[in-house]
Amino acid sequence: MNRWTETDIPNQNGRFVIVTGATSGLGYETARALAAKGAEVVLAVRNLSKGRDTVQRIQSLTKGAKVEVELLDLASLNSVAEFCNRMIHRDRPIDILVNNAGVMAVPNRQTTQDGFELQFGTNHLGHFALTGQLLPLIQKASAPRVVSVSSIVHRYGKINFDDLQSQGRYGPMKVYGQSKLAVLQFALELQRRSDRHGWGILSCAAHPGFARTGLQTAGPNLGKPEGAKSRDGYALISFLSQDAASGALPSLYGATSPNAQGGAYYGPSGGFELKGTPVPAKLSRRARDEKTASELWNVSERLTGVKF
Ligand SMILES: NC(=O)c1ccc[n+]([C@@H]2O[C@H](COP(=O)([O-])OP(=O)(O)OC[C@H]3O[C@@H](n4cnc5c(N)ncnc54)[C@H](O)[C@@H]3O)[C@@H](O)[C@H]2O)c1
Repeated sequence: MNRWTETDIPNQNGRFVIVTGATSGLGYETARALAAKGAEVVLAVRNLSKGRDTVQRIQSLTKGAKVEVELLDLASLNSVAEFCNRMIHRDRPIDILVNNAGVMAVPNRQTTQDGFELQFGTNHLGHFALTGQLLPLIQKASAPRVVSVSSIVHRYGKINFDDLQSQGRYGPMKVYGQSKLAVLQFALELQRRSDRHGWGILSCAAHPGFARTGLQTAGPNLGKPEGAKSRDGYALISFLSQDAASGALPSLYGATSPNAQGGAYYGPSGGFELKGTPVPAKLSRRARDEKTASELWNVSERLTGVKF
């Protein structure tokens, strides 16, 4: 594949898009790039004031950009339901849903408003409930796409059905890995179920590579990967890392490229999968485990009370 960049994004005029976690990092870059190509973009954010600033920021870059802000806290099933009800009331078909928001390596075990472990609850269950409740609107679009942002860290995660909420041993990065494996398995299972039930969705997952965003700088690791003894190694990784706009390319590719495929997992092609043009990434054995993905889906329906 030749280097794929934002300039390759086809015209998005008339397309209605929702991006979660769009006030910073990859979500912001994803929303900005789609708005620049003419899409109508809803920034689904937990901080409305930051959301309004983001609208202005995008409109200052693209005159007339069609961007708006809506409250969505993925760590609250109530907030997710309220957001979806507002969308259902508008009855606008959703062409692209980007499940992007996330928290990483929360140092001590915390919970969502519904008592789920925070990383699993936000990264996976929140987006699961969101997608499920928006399904009728997604199905109304002519060629809808759902992109879910996972991470290479999913390879170090395991779906622990005996303790999904990590009430026993809590390792911040291990729990993040579980949540990102859940996101990836959700994306793949969504494609399988869409094919089986004729929902007409293209569902894929993205790994951004390693991008400089709030995830590391404002996150609990304070700029140092978990377990690192000094910042030396981090400086090297930092050197290898890319800007947030480049990190958004795998999501944008999945959301817009005519060549993107359902059930694929797009990541950067570069060394150590840190940066580069988006390519189909190799699925790990755990990601390919359909039995676990199906069981996780059923458990997620039970936990969230959202049936697809
Ligand atoms: N930056 C990287 O190198 C990298 C690598 C792999 C995966 N990711 C994934 O990319 C996604 C975007 O992260 P980022 O790097 O842009 O970091 P970021 O911290 O800049 O962005 C995360 C966004 O998620 C939002 N968010 C967090 N909790 C939320 C909640 N409860 N409800 C609504 N929104 C919430 C935050 O407000 C923020 O806007 C995440 O899912 C992350 O796991 C990032």
